[in-house]
Parts: sequence; C-alpha cells; structure tokens
Amino acid sequence: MANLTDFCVQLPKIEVHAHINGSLSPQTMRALVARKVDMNPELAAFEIPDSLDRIDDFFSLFKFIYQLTDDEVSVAFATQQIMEEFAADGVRYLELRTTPRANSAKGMTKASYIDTVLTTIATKCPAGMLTKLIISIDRRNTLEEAQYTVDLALKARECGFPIVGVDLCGDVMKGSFEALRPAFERARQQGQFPLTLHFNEVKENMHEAPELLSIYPERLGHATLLDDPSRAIIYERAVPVEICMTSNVFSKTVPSYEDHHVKELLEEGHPFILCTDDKGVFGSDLSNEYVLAANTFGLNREQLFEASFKSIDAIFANNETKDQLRAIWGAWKNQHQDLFTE
Ligand SMILES: CNc1ncnc2c1ncn2[C@@H]1O[C@H](COP(=O)(O)O)[C@@H](O)[C@H]1O
Repeated sequence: MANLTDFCVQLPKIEVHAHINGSLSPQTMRALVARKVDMNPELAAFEIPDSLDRIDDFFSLFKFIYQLTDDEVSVAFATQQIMEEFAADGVRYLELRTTPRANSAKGMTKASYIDTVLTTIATKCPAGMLTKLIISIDRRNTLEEAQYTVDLALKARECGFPIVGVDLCGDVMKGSFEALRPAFERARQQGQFPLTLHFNEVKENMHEAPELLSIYPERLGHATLLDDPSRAIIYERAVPVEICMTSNVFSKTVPSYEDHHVKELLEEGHPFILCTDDKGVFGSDLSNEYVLAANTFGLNREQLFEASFKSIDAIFANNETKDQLRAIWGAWKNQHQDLFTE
C-alpha cells in the first residue's frame, strides 16, 4: 500500500496556476547560475535556498530569478526543466503562464521570449502530459504594453501555438485593473481568450473586486478575501478558483493552512483547482499541495481523486480534450484500485 505522498505523486493531476519564473527549481537555478556566473559574478553571492521560510517580499526574489532567465537559451532550458518536473510529479495537463519579457543586452525581445517558451512547449513537452500557455499581463504594465501582450497572444495563436488564455498578475500593491481593462476586453473580443485574474489576494486590492468581476473572468487566482457581494457573485456564477495553499501561507496572505479559504469552498462544493503558483519560490510541488489539503482537511484518497478529476472541468480547453483527460483519469483509477485502500 502506498503512503499518502506516493499516492499524491501517482495521482494524475491538473496544474493551471504556475508562473514560469516562479517555478524554477533550486537545481535549475543552480544550473543557470553555473552557466552565467563567469559573466555575472554577483550571482555567486545569492544563496539559493532548498526551501524558503515565510518571506516578507517574494516579489524581490523575482529580480534575482530574472537574471537567470535573461536570454532565450536559458528561457528554453528553464521551460523544459519545469515541464519535466511537473510531469515527474504526476501532472498530466499543465497550463503554464508567463509575462513576456525583453532584454536588449542579450537580444531577447518580448516576441522572441514568447516564441522561445512556445517552441519549447511544442518540442520538449514530456510524453504523457499536455502543456499549454496562458499569457500574463503584469499590473505594472502600461495599457500600451498590455495591448502588445494581447497582440503577441493573437499572433502566436494564428501560428498554431497553444496559447489558451490571458492572466492578470503582478504585485498586488501596484497598478490597477481598470487602466488595463481595454486590453482584456480586446483579448476577449478579438481572441475569444478566456481570462483568469489574480483576485483579492490582499485586503488593499479588495476595492477592485467589482471591476474585476464585471469582465466575467472564467477563473480566479487565489480569491483569498471575499466580501459578501463578491462571494455571492462567484458562487452564483460558479467561477472556479485556483488555490495555492503554500504560496498563500508563505506570503502571509492567509494565517495558516487550517485557516485557508479552500476549506469554505470544500464545504460549499464550489469548484477549485489545487495549484502551486511558484513551486520554485515556495518549495512545494503539486503533489505536496494535495498532501497538505489531505492532512489539513482530512480528505481521503477518494476525495483527492475527486478534487483532481473535477479540476478538468475548469481547464482552458475544448470539450474533446476534457473528455480525453476524463478517460485517462478513469482508466488510471480502474488500474490503481489498490492505492485507494488506506
Ligand atoms: C504569489 N502570488 C502572486 N501574485 C501575483 N503575481 C504573481 C504571484 N506569483 C508570481 N507572480 C507574477 O509572476 C511573475 C513571475 O513569473 P513570469 O515572469 O510571469 O514567468 C512575477 O514577477 C509576478 O508578476
């Protein structure tokens, strides 16, 4: 009989909230430091932790990580490593997300960055897992930058690349959704892209909730703090919530695992998807998020399978893909009945 960790690794899983630059494992970071340290000796001074304790400002960590993924070869390497790690952890369907980034010193443009990520997905995705890309608009973007991101998404899809949605992300204390809204509206109207928005991570941006909900997002990231009007709308529309327990606890937007708001969603039977957010920054794989949910809320293996299976409903894919995945989940369950006896 497998222990809970083995079960959660073997369980076929969906990951739909994983920022590429937050998902570099310590091994990948070390490999990139080794490649770059001659040219940039400052990198040697950064201690890459195997796991981080609670951190005050995780956004500052990205400044270091961005020095590692500052050229196309490194971006391709990181993307491939991330896909392989998710596949090894039992992920069968992966929606990565990333913000287009340029670095003129290395000849990388936002277009070549996205092209590199998409080409790596197309050519290096491990067998047995599907990978798609959500393009992110950072809250700090100007409207012009956000519109350019939408241009990139439209163009990449025209070329047949699997861009499946548009995200609003970034430092919750910066920028505003309203300033960027026309870009999201165009993504919706011109590209029929589904939208996922980082939502109510901290109390300071709760005031934006009515505007964010008024664009009818297909999914919400975190939705940590819900006032009554937001809760009513989200429940009524059954908007799936991307849940990132470790990220929320480590970045102190929820006080503890026991107090995590997924508890309420479980009790209400509201759709949610367990995700990692930034598995490199927060040191937690998706299987570990399932272990945490099981241990914190007393979920049995049947319920863990159910949570993973129901996540298929919320992916940004057509019904045919969803049905194929449901069949894979069903076959896996039939073949692994022994794992369900604890
Ligand atoms: C913890 N909660 C979070 N909330 C909001 N945005 C986050 C985030 N975690 C990561 N990001 C966003 O993702 C970028 C890194 O990946 P990409 O360069 O896009 O691949 C970060 O700079 C931030 O904008």
